[in-house]
Amino acid sequence: MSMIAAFYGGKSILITGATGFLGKVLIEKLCRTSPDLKVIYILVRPKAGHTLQQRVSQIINTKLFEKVREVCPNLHEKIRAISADLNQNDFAISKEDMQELLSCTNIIFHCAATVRFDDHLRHAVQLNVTATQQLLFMASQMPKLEAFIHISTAFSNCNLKHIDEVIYPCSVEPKKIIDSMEWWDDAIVDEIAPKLMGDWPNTYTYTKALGEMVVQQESGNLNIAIIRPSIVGATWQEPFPGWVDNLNGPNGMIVAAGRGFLRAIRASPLAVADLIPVDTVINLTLAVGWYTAVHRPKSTLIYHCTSGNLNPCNWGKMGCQVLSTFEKIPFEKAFRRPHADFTANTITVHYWNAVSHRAPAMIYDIYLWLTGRKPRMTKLMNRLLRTISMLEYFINRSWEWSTYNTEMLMSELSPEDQRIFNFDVRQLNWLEYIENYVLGVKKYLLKEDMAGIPEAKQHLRRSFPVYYAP
Ligand SMILES: CCCCCCCCCCCCCCCCCCCCCCCCCCCC(=O)SCCNC(=O)CCNC(=O)[C@H](O)C(C)(C)COP(=O)(O)OP(=O)(O)OC[C@H]1O[C@@H](n2cnc3c(N)ncnc32)[C@H](O)[C@@H]1OP(=O)(O)O
Ligand SMILES: NC(=O)C1=CN([C@@H]2O[C@H](COP(=O)(O)OP(=O)(O)OC[C@H]3O[C@@H](n4cnc5c(N)ncnc54)[C@H](OP(=O)(O)O)[C@@H]3O)[C@@H](O)[C@H]2O)C=CC1
Repeated sequence: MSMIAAFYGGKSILITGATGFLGKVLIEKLCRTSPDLKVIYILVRPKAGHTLQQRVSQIINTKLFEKVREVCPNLHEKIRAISADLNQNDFAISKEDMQELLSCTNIIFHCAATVRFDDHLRHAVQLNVTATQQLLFMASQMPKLEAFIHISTAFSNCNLKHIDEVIYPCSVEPKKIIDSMEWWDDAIVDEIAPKLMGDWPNTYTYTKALGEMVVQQESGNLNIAIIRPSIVGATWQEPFPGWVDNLNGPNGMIVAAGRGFLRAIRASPLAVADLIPVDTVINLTLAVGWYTAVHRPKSTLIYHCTSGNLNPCNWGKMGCQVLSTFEKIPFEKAFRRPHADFTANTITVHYWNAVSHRAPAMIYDIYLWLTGRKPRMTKLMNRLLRTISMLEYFINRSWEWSTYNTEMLMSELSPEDQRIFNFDVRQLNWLEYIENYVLGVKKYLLKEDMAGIPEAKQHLRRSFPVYYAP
């Protein structure tokens, strides 16, 4: 009998960010392994043209939930969507809903965040810091609460090279920043942002660091744990390999390389590519929820969910495997033959951007214009280059994350829990994982049919003149 699965039985669980990448995998695994849980409250912000129920249905009627629909036929009844906007006071939750959440919640998983690197500091502070503070305040009023699990990122301290499972302070207190945001106008925020952020590369990582400080400062008597995943990728094993549904992180790069847009990138082939599958993150999260509630550690424990120190792989090896997978399973409508090189210095990057990225896009746009169609490639290319410029920081450096707490937790699990809630990345075969990842991008993100592979291969052969172009 799985102790973790049994623990969640009969529980009322509150999840923020449930409609996001991690949130969906979390709900799926919870309902599949603990179908007797009482209810999952999900805080969902209303979206124009969609009722809350429609948003829930859109999620649970997907392929990701295929298995769980069998195990838990009354899935709809288990998930209770609560209208909430984490940018508003009291999250704009109705009085009745708030009362129910406060009196019933046993476990909180706080996943919601803005993960955009370039978000305005005011918005990033609001969601990643102030909303975390408000949620902790709510949690402090929940008599039945057993554990509060906060999802942060391994890059919250990316200004350091070696990172331990501790909270590092930021130079300015988060409370001061929260207060200041109320009276600073946007012009002042823009001016002061670089000074506040210091050596953090973007507002995302900086505000996630502030969020951790808030968790530490407002923890009171709560049982809290923080999980820090690195770069979260497609599923490794569960519910099936390769599932992914957004363009964040490596996903957009795989699409851009597979369609032949991305031809060169400033990246260090030997830098550690600290990727972690999303199902591994969720397995650790559920194990941490159980451990925090049952063992009630005296202080807030931080768990690194990273791969680099247990099973390292570098960007060079991953890039090669991505490219060789394209040979077997090409993407449809490729602009050019997939091929990408790593370049090391800024001058060669400018050269390749001009020759390999901008020039072909302009030529293609002229061709579109001459044939009476709307030019679009230059715009797309500029967007891609902007995205790459934001990712470059993370693919030209290596970090070392210690994983004492994560390894300790692994040793606390029964053999059955180690199997059902497996977060041991030493067992991961990178080449197999990357192949499934690329296949998953094709199937689940681009929604391409596998039956179209011969046609995709022929398309590449037909575009022979641009096959070997730079
Ligand atoms: C398996 C790995 C190997 C990968 C290799 C692939 C290539 C093989 C070739 C070999 C050579 C290369 C090898 C190395 C390259 C590897 C790259 C991997 C990089 C990984 C770095 C990750 C860093 C992680 C750090 C921390 C992790 C976290 O904690 S959080 C998660 C990370 N967060 C993000 O990733 C968010 C990043 N996104 C943003 O910040 C913004 O979206 C943006 C600034 C990039 C763009 O903002 P903008 O306002 O311009 O656009 P937006 O409104 O967001 O979208 C407009 C339209 O554009 C589409 N879009 C968005 N992003 C992408 C994208 N990446 N690619 C393509 N298209 C994108 C979006 O859908 C919108 O479309 P429409 O709706 O149709 O308008
Ligand atoms: N993906 C990754 O590579 C990594 C992620 N993480 C962390 O994991 C967590 C989850 O990330 P991920 O799933 O990728 O992110 P997503 O962007 O996929 O999901 C973000 C979630 O937050 C919700 N949200 C955003 N703004 C609000 C708001 N104002 N009110 C209510 N809900 C809101 C979104 O809702 P909506 O659907 O309405 O937009 C969505 O459900 C984050 O804390 C992130 O920092 C850490 C390391 C890596």
